[in-house]
Amino acid sequence: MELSPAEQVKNALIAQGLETPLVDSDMSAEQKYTRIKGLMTEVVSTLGLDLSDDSLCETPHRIAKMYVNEIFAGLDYANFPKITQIDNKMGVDEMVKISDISVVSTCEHHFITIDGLAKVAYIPKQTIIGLSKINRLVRFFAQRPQVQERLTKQVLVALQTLLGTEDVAVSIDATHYCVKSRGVMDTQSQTQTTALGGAFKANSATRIEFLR
Ligand SMILES: Nc1nc2c(ncn2[C@@H]2O[C@H](COP(=O)(O)OP(=O)(O)OP(=O)(O)O)[C@@H](O)[C@H]2O)c(=O)[nH]1
Ligand SMILES: [Zn+2]
Repeated sequence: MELSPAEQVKNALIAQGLETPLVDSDMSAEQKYTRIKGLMTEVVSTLGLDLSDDSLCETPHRIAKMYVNEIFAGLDYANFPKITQIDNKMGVDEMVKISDISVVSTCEHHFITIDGLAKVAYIPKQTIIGLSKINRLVRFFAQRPQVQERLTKQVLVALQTLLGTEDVAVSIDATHYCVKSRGVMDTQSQTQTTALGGAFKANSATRIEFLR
């Protein structure tokens, strides 16, 4: 039986040591929500906040819903986007580049926001991918606890796997709120990470055209 796109991507990430460290769980999304809601009730009340206050009483529910269905939804391959591709009948053989893709992720060390922009390019082979699917793929992997380097490489390998070509490049520029709002409290610094494959790695003119 042919593997689904999500299964193909997952296997490729595992094979390259790039999958997010996960332990097997047989809990449903509903069970995870219920458990996290209970645990967040403990966290909020341990901080000394009054859970009978009308503004705070729903906070454990909101956080559990946000973790399971929103900011960490990308931990569940059931939420992998539907990927539409069409035959490259028009013989596109030059770079397709998408810039300024919003990246809102969560730092896995502190569970605090990473906010940035991604640039993705590929040189088509047999197929062309629907443009919005690139944004959706970035979002899927951003909706996990992340380090920016892994996020960048996961998007690269996912696209290489789906497009059947090594010729993919991904670059992310982001602000880490764990650096900005706490810890070293640097409000200005940005982090750029780049992952290059195929012609983008081997050919300096292609790399420069992408990074420009
Ligand atoms: N390489 C990398 N590091 C990250 C990323 N996000 C956060 N970090 C860093 O992860 C490190 C964790 O360091 P620790 O010393 O364990 O944590 P900490 O005591 O909270 O460190 P400070 O942030 O320096 O206060 C920090 O230097 C963070 O800036 C990321 O995406 N990539
Ligand atoms: Zn952090």
